[in-house]
Amino acid sequence: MNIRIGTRGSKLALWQAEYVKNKLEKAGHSAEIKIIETKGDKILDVAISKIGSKGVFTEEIEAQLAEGNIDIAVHSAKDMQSELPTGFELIAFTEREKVNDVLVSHKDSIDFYNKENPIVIGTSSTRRIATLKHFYPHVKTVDIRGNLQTRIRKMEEGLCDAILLAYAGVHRMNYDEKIKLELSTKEFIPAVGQGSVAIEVHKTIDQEKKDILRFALNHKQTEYCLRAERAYLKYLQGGCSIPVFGLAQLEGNSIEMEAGIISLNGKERISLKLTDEASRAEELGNLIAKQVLKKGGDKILKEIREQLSE
Ligand SMILES: NCc1[nH]cc(CCC(=O)O)c1CC(=O)O
Repeated sequence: MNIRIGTRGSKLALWQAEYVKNKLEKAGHSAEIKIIETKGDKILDVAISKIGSKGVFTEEIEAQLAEGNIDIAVHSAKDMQSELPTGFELIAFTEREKVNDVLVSHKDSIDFYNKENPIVIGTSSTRRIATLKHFYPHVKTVDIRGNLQTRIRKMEEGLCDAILLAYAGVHRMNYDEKIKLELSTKEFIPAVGQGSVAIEVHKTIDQEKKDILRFALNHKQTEYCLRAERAYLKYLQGGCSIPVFGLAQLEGNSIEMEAGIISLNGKERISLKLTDEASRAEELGNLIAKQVLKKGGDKILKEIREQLSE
């Protein structure tokens, strides 16, 4: 069977599409990649949270799916909204890469813990900024945008000493030698979905194709974890600009999940850990969400929404 893969044209997106193409070929299928430019690729220097509309990186790709010009769309799982537009679904999640955030720098010595002479970290993730403020309030941050290659260039030009990124993207773009520190997932709990690649289809796809795709691409253990995390995100209706985090991990047949929320200034952080059977992944995500809201997460979430809309 020939599978037409739709993707954005950024280097990381192309890596992901090639990765999926390879897996399909190993399973005995042929595959081709179609690059689709999205609104998010055209508007480069505006904060995504300020462009406002959801799906700035997905709309044009979903249009191609709906028209049947491509069979699947490949995305970073963590960039996918918790609720897709009607008619679309995620049918597979590839095996998750190491989930940690890492500190990347061109400099030899980066002293993350130095309070006298604090380093400046480039990041535009509200989750990472708030987490830094909470655990390492001495560290300074500066807004940095663009793809990984652009960010590294801006850092080298002097904007900051280091940048805080997901290990998965840094590794996939071959910047391992610039990794200076690996942050613990006890403090820097990743964004929901971090490290996995998600496969999106339109509901008009026939069942046989869907089965073939799942068989070739889906990593069952990763899927359980991602379903739990995405249920959590959906319950909170948290978009990518809200500092919520969630990490589910499989131990045998059960999932241990830690998830929470942090206020933008880092002062309040609510985090809970619960365990349930893997088959109850979504219930687990929902339950943690309910408890996080009850423990004060509702108030934090409301504050964040007000602050972000200012
Ligand atoms: N929000 C941007 C983004 N989307 C996916 C990745 C790469 C890692 C992944 O796929 O989880 C990154 C970069 C980053 O957060 O450092």
